[in-house]
Amino acid sequence: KNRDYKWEVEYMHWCPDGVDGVVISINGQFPGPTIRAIVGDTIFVHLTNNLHTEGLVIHWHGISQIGTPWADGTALISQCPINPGETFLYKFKVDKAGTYFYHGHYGMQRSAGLYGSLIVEVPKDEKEPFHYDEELNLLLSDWWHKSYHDQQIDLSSKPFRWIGEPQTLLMNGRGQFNCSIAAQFSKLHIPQCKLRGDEQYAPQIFKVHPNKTYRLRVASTTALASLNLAIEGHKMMVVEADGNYIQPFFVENMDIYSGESYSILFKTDQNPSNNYWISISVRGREPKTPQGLTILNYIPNFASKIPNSPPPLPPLWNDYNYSKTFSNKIFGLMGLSSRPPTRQNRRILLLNTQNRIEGYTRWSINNISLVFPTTPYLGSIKYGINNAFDTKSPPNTFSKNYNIMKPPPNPNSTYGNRVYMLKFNTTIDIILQNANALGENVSEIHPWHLHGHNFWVLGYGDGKFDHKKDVDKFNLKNPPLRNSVVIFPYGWTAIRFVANNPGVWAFHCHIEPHLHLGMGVVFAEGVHLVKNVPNEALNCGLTRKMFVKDKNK
Ligand SMILES: O=C1O[C@H]([C@@H](O)CO)C(O)=C1O
Repeated sequence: KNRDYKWEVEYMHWCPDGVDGVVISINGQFPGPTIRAIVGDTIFVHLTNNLHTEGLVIHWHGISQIGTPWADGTALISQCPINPGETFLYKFKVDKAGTYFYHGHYGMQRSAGLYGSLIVEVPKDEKEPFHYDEELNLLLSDWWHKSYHDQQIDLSSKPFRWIGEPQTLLMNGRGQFNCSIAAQFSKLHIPQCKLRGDEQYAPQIFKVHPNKTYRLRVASTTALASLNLAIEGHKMMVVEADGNYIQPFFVENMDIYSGESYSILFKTDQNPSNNYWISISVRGREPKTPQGLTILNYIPNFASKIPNSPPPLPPLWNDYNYSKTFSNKIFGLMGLSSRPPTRQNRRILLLNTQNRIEGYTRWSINNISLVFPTTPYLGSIKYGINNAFDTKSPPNTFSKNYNIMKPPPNPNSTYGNRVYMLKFNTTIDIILQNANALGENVSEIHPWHLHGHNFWVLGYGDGKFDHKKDVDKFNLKNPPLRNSVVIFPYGWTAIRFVANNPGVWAFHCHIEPHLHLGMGVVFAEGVHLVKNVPNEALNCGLTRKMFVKDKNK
């Protein structure tokens, strides 16, 4: 089935947390409209840019874009930014059931609220490996009172100004800054929210019937925050990660990093005369942002009935062992999940460091801080335009002697836009190596996201990756397939994927300011096999000139 959408993107006054602000809206909505489709459908989004003075793209996070790499929505990788006033047609097939989302992928427009949910259902006659009665959807994000333009300027300034922690955590675009819906339980002097329910910042109440099984789809499109999600008094069974079935397991609460999505099942088996909290709390960074809250409302109780107990207490923000325990519980579903090839053809080690370039603060991978060229790679590689970017190979690894426990001894780095050219259909291992940032004793969480592929998570480890010992510990039996994975402070994460999707694909930290500061790399594979790239996707930089010349011939 074809699903056709007409989307107009524009700035809009909105009040996501009780403080007046401005969001990037789609068809007057924030978050943008939810796309619901069935496996095999083709999605057509006619996207009109009404931002007047800036470009725009939308990335369909988790969709592989097989045969349509030009529709991946990554500015200057897969396409030119869509100019103000112009309409671009995204056309792609959704080939895998799951919980996904979409978001801006140009500058920091995601931080401005350019996002929404994308849900792909199994065909009616197909069964999923679990049962549920009804479904709920929860899109998580974080919100700043400073405009995203100001944030970009802060990050790109000399001296660097960090954007700091978000003011508010949002659930389906709603949060509360100046009041709390749980004030009576709080020791802070924050007033109880007086809400009618129709305010833009009133929490979206999750209405449930007693004694049923619910599937909660949850995705995080935060610009920065790692989160811990809990449903007071309800055990959660985790069954899906990034659109892939996993071996079900039970938890009291779960971590979710930016770029990840999950499905969890829970039973409404608690005392039906009460309502319960649904909470999200910051993990991995010293929280300066209040917990995000809404109500699980057992019908027929009033939605305004405050739960009997305080909101769930999250694990300590820096209890990384707690987070690792959760990540290490995720396995592919035996029998249903694919297994990785047993051998890799190429192993790439990527060291992330915080650096300085001429006084600017940046992030680098193997000492190169990513900046995008002015011609999208997809066009310059397909048409062999060699002066569009630095065609030297980026480094396959980093110095053996690098001490990941200390700030970089020589913090100077360089800008670069090189591409890892992957041989088509080969198996690639990536070892993501975390390290100390510029400050002493600082190493942060970085959730990495790969475009165009799912990868198997072969393992996590502490300290520096050791070829001799750590390779033997890789899980090749039942590793989970994912499109996003976290690296823990001072640790490494190993993934494996097959470079079998012709196109050019970003692989980057999903913390938006970190990508903005250079924390990413670009992969290209089988680009000569890419067909039917619409001219509009490449109507900028050196490819624009090429099309103009063609027309004159
Ligand atoms: O990129 C970052 O910069 C700051 C800090 O390292 C420097 O102020 C921070 O917490 C980040 O995640």
